Amino acid sequence: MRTSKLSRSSLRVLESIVRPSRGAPFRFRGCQRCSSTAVLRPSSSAQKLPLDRRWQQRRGAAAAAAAILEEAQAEPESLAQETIIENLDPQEAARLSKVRNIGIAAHIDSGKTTATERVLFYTGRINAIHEVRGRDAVGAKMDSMELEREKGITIQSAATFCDWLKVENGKEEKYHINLIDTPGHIDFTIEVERALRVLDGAVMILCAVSGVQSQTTTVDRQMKRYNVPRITFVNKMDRMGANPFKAIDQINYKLKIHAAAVQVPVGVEDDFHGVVDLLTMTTLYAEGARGEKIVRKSEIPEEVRALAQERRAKLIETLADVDEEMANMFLDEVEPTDVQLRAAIRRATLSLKFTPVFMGSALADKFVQPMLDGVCDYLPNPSEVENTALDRRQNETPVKLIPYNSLPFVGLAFKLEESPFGQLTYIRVYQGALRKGLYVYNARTDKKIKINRIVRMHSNEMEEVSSVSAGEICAVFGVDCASGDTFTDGQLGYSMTSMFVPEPVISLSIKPKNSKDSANFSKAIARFQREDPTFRVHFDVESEQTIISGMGELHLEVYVERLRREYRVECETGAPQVAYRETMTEKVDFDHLFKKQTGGPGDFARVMGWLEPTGNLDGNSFEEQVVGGSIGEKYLSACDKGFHLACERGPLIGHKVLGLHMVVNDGATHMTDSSDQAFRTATQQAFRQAFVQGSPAVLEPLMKTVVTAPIEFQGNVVGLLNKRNAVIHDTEVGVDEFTVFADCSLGGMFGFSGNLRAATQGKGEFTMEFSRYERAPGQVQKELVQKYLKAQADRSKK
Ligand SMILES: Nc1nc2c(ncn2[C@@H]2O[C@H](COP(=O)(O)OP(=O)(O)OP(=O)(O)O)[C@@H](O)[C@H]2O)c(=O)[nH]1
Repeated sequence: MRTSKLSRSSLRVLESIVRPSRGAPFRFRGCQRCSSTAVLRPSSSAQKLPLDRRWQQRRGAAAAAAAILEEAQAEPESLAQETIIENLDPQEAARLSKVRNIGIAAHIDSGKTTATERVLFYTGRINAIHEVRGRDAVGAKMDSMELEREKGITIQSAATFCDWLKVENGKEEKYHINLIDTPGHIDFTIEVERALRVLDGAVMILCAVSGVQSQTTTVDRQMKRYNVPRITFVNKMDRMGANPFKAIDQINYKLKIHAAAVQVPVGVEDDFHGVVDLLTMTTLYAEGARGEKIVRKSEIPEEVRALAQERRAKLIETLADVDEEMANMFLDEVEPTDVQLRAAIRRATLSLKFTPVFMGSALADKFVQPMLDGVCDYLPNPSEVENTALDRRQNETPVKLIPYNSLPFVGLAFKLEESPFGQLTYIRVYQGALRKGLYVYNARTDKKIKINRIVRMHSNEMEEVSSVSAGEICAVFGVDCASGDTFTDGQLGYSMTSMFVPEPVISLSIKPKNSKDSANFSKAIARFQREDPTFRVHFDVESEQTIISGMGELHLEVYVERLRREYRVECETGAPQVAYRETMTEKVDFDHLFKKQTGGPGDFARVMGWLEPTGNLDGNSFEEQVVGGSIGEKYLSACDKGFHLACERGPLIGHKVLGLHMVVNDGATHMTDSSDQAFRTATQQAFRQAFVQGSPAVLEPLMKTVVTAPIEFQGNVVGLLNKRNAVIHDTEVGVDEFTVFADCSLGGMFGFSGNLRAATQGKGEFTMEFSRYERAPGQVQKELVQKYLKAQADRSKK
């Protein structure tokens, strides 16, 4: 029975129906996350009844509930194409059932790249294992960029594919896996965002010592945003202090998704050498030089037998909370078989209510293969994921996309990359096959493009193919488009929604050191902008500088470094720029005469009125209250323009002015010498004079800042924030990490990432987003004014 359409109120109704008037022998337990699954549990009063009467009552209640639940879930027949998937062509069904499109996402340094390297080795895609950080002078396959190998971090997501031979009923079944390894740093979050937009499932990796960390929460949010089912791999089981069960508890309470172990470890830390498979209650050992051979033994070592029993019971109980069939078996006290358990885990994982937890150590070559089996067993194939497009020819009606090769082609370009052979566009094929020579249409621009070259990516290498089936991922050459564009074969007017793009938070000025590099500089900047929607560039007319903006200091640092390495352009970067604002705090009356009458055509304009603060920082406003026609209509609109022009560049430090209201209520006009220009100038001059008399103030942007670090660094981090005049609002102390929530001025936070790294041995992280403008402290204002006056004096000397 599907229960996805049930609301909380339906559950309440059902509860009242099955609850007899004299007491409450049974109660409904709704799923905590989605309120969708009804599980009958004996209430405490019912538990006192003899067992057979309790089951009788339960069956009666459940039957009543089942009838109503079924009625509540009756759904109207949906989209026309749905019938196709119901009568799935057996050949297509067989093909699709063996395809998995998955991503690996996790907090920084959890071991995503190390685990992916093992996946590639065990599936025969690579012949040798190389470690991240280029320790062996080669570096991990998926960190192909020189900078990635040097820094030991993933900057760009990398796609690859492999075939995994999984033993099913004593027979080897071949699964085709398209895999994307994503970066962990928040600065490169767009890479995770676009990968999850097009993937069907994910492996969430946690460190066995650190458990759920700040960036795990971010990727969890992203997986939820795109409804991506996930399995979990607790990595680094060889490390001192490894505790997979603590990590599982954290998934349950921090990420609010039901999680339970499907394995328990044999041996801990250095001695970690096996896992008990809780479904079959057998033990797995890794043999061979790189742990390539998994040996299954029916015997469970004595020292973990009790733990295995306990955790198997926990697995069943957790599944009973999210899966109806398992709930019934649980209440009937029927022990499920491994086949029934596998099916229940699959149902619960696909319905996004549960994540099965595997464990191992990628670096020690231990138990990555069972996790790969888990990808095949529990993550969806392309026909099990609902993907929709909007039909622009039918009033944007949503239509389901069916991953059939025989249907018209629909694909989404999710990533662009410059390669030595031209622009490479990564495409997820949602419907229809993509063939070489096919003409496709860009739904946004309506441009027709011929597909000349299709490749399958293997990190930075590629394999040319003549076609790619529906439901798969590939890359094409020579397609002019933007990230997020939909392609169709022209028969359909479909377009798909793009991914979420976060706003940049930090900017800095940049220019090439040598003017001869300008052309390369522009080329590189244009490319980076095309590839990365979170990297923005604009020319600031006030400072006459090129400003680049991004998700964090590391993000921008990486682009400056790439300019140097890939384009040989050395750049000068300014201190990161703060967008200050100016305002005044007191009302000032003005009466200003602008007069130049020295023979010939002159200038004459007199404006009177007042300038006052509005009390909010939404913008500026102009009002005329002239009676008696001392200034004509035409000149009043010149005054309005003059006021807004003056607000563009404040008198104090040359930044924009906010929160002012100007009223012009009188003045004088000369028969021949008055003009629009004269009134514009008079208003600008009146503004500048009034502004400096009205207790002007500099405003600075305040950033909502969240810092997370291991508890032992709490003192250091708080000290660091205090030094930067942060206002701390709240602190959350977890099991081994703490989080501080503070407001900080943007100017005060520059260079913070370096200081934080030093103060926390590289273990602290922070995120920052704009909150509001606030008056800058007196000293900051004084320094800014002095700097501005000096720059003006220097300019006038030139
Ligand atoms: N002890 C131990 N260390 C590991 C294990 N897996 C990875 N590491 C180490 O952890 C560090 C980070 O590994 P990566 O694979 O780069 O982690 P990542 O999650 O891909 O990193 P980012 O992409 O930069 O977020 C490296 O020094 C690895 O050698 C493991 O199972 N045990």
